[in-house]
Amino acid sequence: MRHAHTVAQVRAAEQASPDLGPGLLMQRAARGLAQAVIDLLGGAYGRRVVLLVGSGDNGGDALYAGAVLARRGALVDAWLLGARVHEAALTTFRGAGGRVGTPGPATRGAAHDLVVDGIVGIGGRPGLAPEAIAALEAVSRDALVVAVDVPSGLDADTGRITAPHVEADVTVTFGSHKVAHLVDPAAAACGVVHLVGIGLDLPPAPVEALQAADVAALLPVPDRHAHKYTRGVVGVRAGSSAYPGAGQLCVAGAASGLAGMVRYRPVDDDRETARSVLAAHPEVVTGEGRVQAWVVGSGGGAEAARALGEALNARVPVVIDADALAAVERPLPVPAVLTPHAGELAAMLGISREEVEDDQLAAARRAADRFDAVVVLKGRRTLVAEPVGRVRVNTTGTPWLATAGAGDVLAGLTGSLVAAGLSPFDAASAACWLHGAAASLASAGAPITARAVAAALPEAVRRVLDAR
Ligand SMILES: NC(=O)C1=CN([C@@H]2O[C@H](COP(=O)(O)OP(=O)(O)OC[C@H]3O[C@@H](n4cnc5c(N)ncnc54)[C@H](O)[C@@H]3O)[C@@H](O)[C@H]2O)[C@@H](O)CC1
Ligand SMILES: [K+]
Repeated sequence: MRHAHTVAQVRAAEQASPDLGPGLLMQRAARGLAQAVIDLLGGAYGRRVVLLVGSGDNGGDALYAGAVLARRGALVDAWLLGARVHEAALTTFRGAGGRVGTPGPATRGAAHDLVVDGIVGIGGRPGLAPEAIAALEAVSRDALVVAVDVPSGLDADTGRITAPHVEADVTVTFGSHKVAHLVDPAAAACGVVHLVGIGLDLPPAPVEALQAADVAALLPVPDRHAHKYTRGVVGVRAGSSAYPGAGQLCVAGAASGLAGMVRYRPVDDDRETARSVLAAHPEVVTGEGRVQAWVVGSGGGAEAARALGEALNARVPVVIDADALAAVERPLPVPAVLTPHAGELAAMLGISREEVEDDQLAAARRAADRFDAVVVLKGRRTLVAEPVGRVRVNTTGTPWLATAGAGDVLAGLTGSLVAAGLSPFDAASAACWLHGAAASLASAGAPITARAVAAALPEAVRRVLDAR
């Protein structure tokens, strides 16, 4: 599991580790930072590095790392941007042969290969001071940007972007991830995030991201005595005469093999739709019967509302997608997973799409609380929020997954995992992970269809289980 802690939690953990002491923590942080820079540049000797140094400990980390790089033969400039500077770090930096200068060309000619953003870290307010903006403009556009702890200017705790900030290629963070490293839009400004362990003892994290091993541990694997009913039956109520494809794709996600059986009924009970889904998925059953979870999705207005009402009568958990979301106005009588994209969530909360996109974490949490349901806010970094609880961020996938019908596959897959016995929160977050992994497998850098994503799900499952 990848954990993201708040700034207050990190500060408290630092206070609670007096035996480590701030000096030792900073040494560990700086060594990890220097090593990440060396890895990125393929060495230190002769490389040109510039440090943008603010007034706090973030600047101190940059200077100590700069000293390590200078001792290894890098040509390191430090531009001091704050009214103060970490004096001990500056002395060490100078002693190692680092040069202190002002924004401009690199020491001894050629442009800098890499810039270290040590302007502000977790002590920073959002935004950049004019001198920081000027310094960033003075650095060569070709230089790699490595942010220390968080790209300066971002709010570490929310994932929001409210002011000018650094765009990093790599962010080297310490002790734990911060919320901004995982949650968009801030996460997109962090580049690749590299975590350096410094020995902090941290409490449970409010935001986390499943890793392959976590998904493997969650997945239902049939035992010797399994039969189709013990593995769970998922009911799908999606697709209609107007949108028969939605039924096919939702069933394709549900029939990936993680539940024992799929029951299917079109949202509007259209016979032709049922026939087309059966033709594409002969393993599906259309008769009445018990299910352990319902998925209710695409299929036009009032029909979707009625289908949802019928699904709720079954008193089993529901996964609610697409058109059926508009019928959700208050907490539901059964455990539920709601799977809106930003526009659908905006309509549910009565706010604008921009408000949802600007503060995705707050919007997902608010909806989870208001509807007392697990909310899956779909996007580049899909969020899965449980009511008054944790949030999981999905980190798998490819931009090619932004394709029509992909949401239908995800809803079906989520339903199959709920039917198999996972909690709604685990089912939704594992489904998002597998859906993204299947998309990457199917795509391999090329365009994909939603059908291809569904077809790649068994292979994504196999790879996860192989690794456990
Ligand atoms: N807390 C921890 O456990 C550790 C923290 N370390 C480092 O310490 C950093 C935090 O250090 P600090 O608490 O000194 O805080 P920062 O270095 O993040 O920044 C605080 C300073 O910047 C100024 N400032 C705030 N917002 C600004 C803005 N937008 N523009 C310009 N200046 C601004 C403040 O007045 C203050 O002087 C971490 O991000 C990390 O890099 C590491 O050394 C290792 C351990
Ligand atoms: K920084």
